[in-house]
Amino acid sequence: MLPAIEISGINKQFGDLKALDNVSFSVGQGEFFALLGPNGAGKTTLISILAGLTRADSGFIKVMGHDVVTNYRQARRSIGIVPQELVFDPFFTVRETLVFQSGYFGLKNNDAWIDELLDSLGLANKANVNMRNLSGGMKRRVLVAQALVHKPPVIVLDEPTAGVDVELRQSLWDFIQRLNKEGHTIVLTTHYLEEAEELCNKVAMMKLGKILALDDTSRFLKKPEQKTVSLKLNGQLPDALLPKLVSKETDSYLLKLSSLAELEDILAAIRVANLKVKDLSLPETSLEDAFVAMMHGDQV
Ligand SMILES: Nc1ncnc2c1ncn2[C@@H]1O[C@H](COP(=O)(O)OP(=O)(O)OP(=O)(O)O)[C@@H](O)[C@H]1O
Repeated sequence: MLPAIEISGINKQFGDLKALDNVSFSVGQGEFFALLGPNGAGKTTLISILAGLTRADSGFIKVMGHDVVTNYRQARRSIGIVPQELVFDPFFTVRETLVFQSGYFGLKNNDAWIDELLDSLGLANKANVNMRNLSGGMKRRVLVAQALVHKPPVIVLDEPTAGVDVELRQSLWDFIQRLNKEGHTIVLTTHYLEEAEELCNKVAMMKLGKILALDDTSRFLKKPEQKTVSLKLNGQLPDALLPKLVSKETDSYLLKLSSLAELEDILAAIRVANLKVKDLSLPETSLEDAFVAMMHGDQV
């Protein structure tokens, strides 16, 4: 199957700064994909090239098979982008904003879908309010609706929940999850790693313009290098295991595991020391642990 987004050898330089350094990856159709990275990693620059708003120095991006430069119109029809910045025309009402955006895509009778968008995003009672009179959170909802007026198969959200309240966050994700279940591909950048862990099935981690890792979310959570084991013993931890000690609380010890197979060696060392294991658990790794390790250059 054609990838929803194909990114190949993208480079972008701003003066001396290499904002994107040979970035290549694909997003499969139907995926819920997280693009994670600290401030300045290059996420917004990449999205801006994807949207056809910025030109890459080299490389290409295709959306549903359409090159974003040479086949701009088809590519633009295939994607809906919710930008990070709140940009809108203050003189139009919410409904007018959405009707005009539909017109941009040549859609004349789009009222049923516009009503559904207004409903699903909690904007129904704001339909006739001027954009300038909306709160920041409400404006963000309109930006989401605006990106979706043409029912694009690929939806990109650049930090959509930055500074929005819990209620909007929940309703926004319910709606986006529904669209994903209906087959839309979703790409999300966020600094809320719990959000990415809960929603996304694929994660790419970026730093200084480079993709450092890309994998299934579940594989990031199961990387053996990130594992620890929590043990409760009926005595002091044997000296042989001290190098693995991460933290200690009375008779409970958290030990680092470089692989799951190492657990056997740890238990053997405890037997040799004539100690008993009173309790044992393998705490779950979070996406945040994997992200922090990756950004600090630890092996993931
Ligand atoms: N128009 C521009 N001119 C010069 N430098 C730029 C321009 N746009 C982006 N940059 C620089 O490129 C780098 C990548 O920025 P970008 O906004 O893509 O990062 P980001 O990952 O989206 O960060 P954030 O999480 O803060 O949104 C940064 O160092 C930024 O200062």
